[in-house]
Amino acid sequence: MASSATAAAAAFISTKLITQQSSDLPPSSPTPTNKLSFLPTPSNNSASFKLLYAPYRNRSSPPVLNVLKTAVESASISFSDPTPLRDSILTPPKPTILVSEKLGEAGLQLLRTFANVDCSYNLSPDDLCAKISLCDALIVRSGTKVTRQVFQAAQGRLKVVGRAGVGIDNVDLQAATEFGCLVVNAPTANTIAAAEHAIALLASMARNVPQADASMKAGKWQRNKYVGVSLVGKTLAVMGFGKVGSEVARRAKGLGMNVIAHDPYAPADRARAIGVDLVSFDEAISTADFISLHMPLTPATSKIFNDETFSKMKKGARIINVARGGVIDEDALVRALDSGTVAQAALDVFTEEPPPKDSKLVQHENVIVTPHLGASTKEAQEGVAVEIAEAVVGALKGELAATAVNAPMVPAEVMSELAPYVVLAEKLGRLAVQLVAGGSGIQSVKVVYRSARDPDNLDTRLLRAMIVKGIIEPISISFVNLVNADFTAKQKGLRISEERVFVDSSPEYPVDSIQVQISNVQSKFASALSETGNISIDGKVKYGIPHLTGVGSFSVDVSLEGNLILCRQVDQPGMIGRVGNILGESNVNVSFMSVGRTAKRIKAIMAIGVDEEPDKDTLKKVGEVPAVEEFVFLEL
Ligand SMILES: NC(=O)C1=CN([C@@H]2O[C@H](COP(=O)(O)OP(=O)(O)OC[C@H]3O[C@@H](n4cnc5c(N)ncnc54)[C@H](O)[C@@H]3O)[C@@H](O)[C@H]2O)C=CC1
Ligand SMILES: O=C(O)C(=O)COP(=O)(O)O
Repeated sequence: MASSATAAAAAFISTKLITQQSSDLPPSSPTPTNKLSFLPTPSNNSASFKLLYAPYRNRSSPPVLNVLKTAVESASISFSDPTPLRDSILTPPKPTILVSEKLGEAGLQLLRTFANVDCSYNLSPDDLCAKISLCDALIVRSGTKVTRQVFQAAQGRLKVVGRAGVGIDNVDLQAATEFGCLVVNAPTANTIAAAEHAIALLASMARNVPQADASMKAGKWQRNKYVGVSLVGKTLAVMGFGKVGSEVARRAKGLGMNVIAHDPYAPADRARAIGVDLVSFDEAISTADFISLHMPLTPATSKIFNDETFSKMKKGARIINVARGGVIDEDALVRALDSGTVAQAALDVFTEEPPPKDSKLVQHENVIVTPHLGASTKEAQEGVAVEIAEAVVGALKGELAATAVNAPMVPAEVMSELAPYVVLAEKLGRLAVQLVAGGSGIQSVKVVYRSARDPDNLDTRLLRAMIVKGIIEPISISFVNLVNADFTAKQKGLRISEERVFVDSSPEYPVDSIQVQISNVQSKFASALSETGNISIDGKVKYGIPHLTGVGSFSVDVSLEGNLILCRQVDQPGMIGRVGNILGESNVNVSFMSVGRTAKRIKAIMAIGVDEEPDKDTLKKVGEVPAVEEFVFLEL
């Protein structure tokens, strides 16, 4: 094989390996691109590579070693034609998705078109922690506990947790947010299945179906023992009038029941529309013959059904729970069943799943049970699988998830409109922080959005997150995204305030300009300080491209691409040429140049966009031009 082709392929492989390093290494690792190098050694029919990894030699962290191992293994690829190699190199490496519980086939197929899918069911907590640092996404149902330890073990690689269902009480949301990991769920596809299961339990409990079935299978014929109660005309209290609760209510109405509901957050008109009255908690539980639970498990609903609440129930009430076991104090329920306060209970969910074999509750003769089957219909499982697969793939592609649980949901149309402003926001944050003199702690950042839009029509959460990203990432090892931006800012003691100023421009554009101010700090470029003493920079989007339009009290106009040199000088002719020449002599390409001044022939600043990073000597020469009073090089 021609050695030039070998060399080309070698270069491709190097690029690929380096790219892989970037995504595989934990965020605290040194930037791999400048720490690892690959020496191509062309030979006849194969390319071999010598891996130089001196900076890692003494590091024993398993992910780093794994990465090096993968790199070494894949570096000895044989090839005869570099073209397929080039194609594979241009395609980014496939992400890995771990599916830790049974998921519908349609969802798995969808995942496989985009990622390597590892279906490993029944992992122990330790096994899950061991695997997770090699995964970009994790898909679970209710049986996997996604704890803080799991996020810690992921070492920054896990980007999204998908819950193939509704309840996310098995995921530590706070930890997910702190680690910048998005959590998405599949909130709609199993609603009907859960509602149908609640109705199935309601009817079977009222007519003792499971007990009668077991008795017949034991050879008995006990017609008098299993006399039931009728549903028609009885009052059903639906506790939690959300998706499942309202479907249960609708079905119970069809059975001729009188339905009331309690839900502190549900709109009364939605309930009235299906003939249901929303009532207080106490009224619901004290008047109902049947009480069906459909609220989420939260700190506020944990054990909300306890000795006190059971004592307020109508004597002989019957309870159905298809929500979460933890909303009931199970010991208190056993007491209420023993005393007859509660006549029967039909339970699909338990505090501990599976419950202990000798559980008094499960064994109680007036209790019927199913092993968390609410969502287990073929239809619901295919539905949640596709719903979660789409959400996880979308999230891995960087799209904002419509079912995000721990991040603001930004509709697609808002997202596409804000896209260029998102880039502007991050770049302004990056520039502003680089203007801070070393040693000054940043505490207070103010963002001013000038816009012709009504404040209600301008969602700034995404822009704020990107400014925080721009400010924090250059000065720390933190990885900031929409999920953890507010948390990270708070943790670093950064106060971000926002102000919206109406400007008489076109409301067609969401934002006219963005200003980032950092107060109470010294600046390494004094001209970046505004009259109030804050570092202040302004930017706009022009023709879809972010521009820097203001530095301190100077107006400039330079597109924010490449890097930037800011120079303050005495306003006099010939300055652009002189600085331009110095850069040109060092082969630094100037992409943009703009001069802003306070007063004619007094003081001006020059903003120079450069494609390359000038070396120290070149920057020194810029600083030595007699009229230059100060300058700073800023990386975008
Ligand atoms: N057993 C199973 O297999 C399944 C269980 N579920 C569980 O059912 C529950 C409901 O699911 P969805 O209806 O889809 O959720 P949802 O979010 O649509 O409805 C929950 C409702 O509970 C209300 N709520 C919150 N706090 C409350 C309180 N203190 N008192 C009364 N209501 C309160 C909310 O306002 C909301 O309207 C969840 O816990 C979910 O995990 C859902 C599907 C299947
Ligand atoms: O969606 C829910 O909240 C459920 O409880 C269903 O749980 P599962 O996915 O069947 O483990």
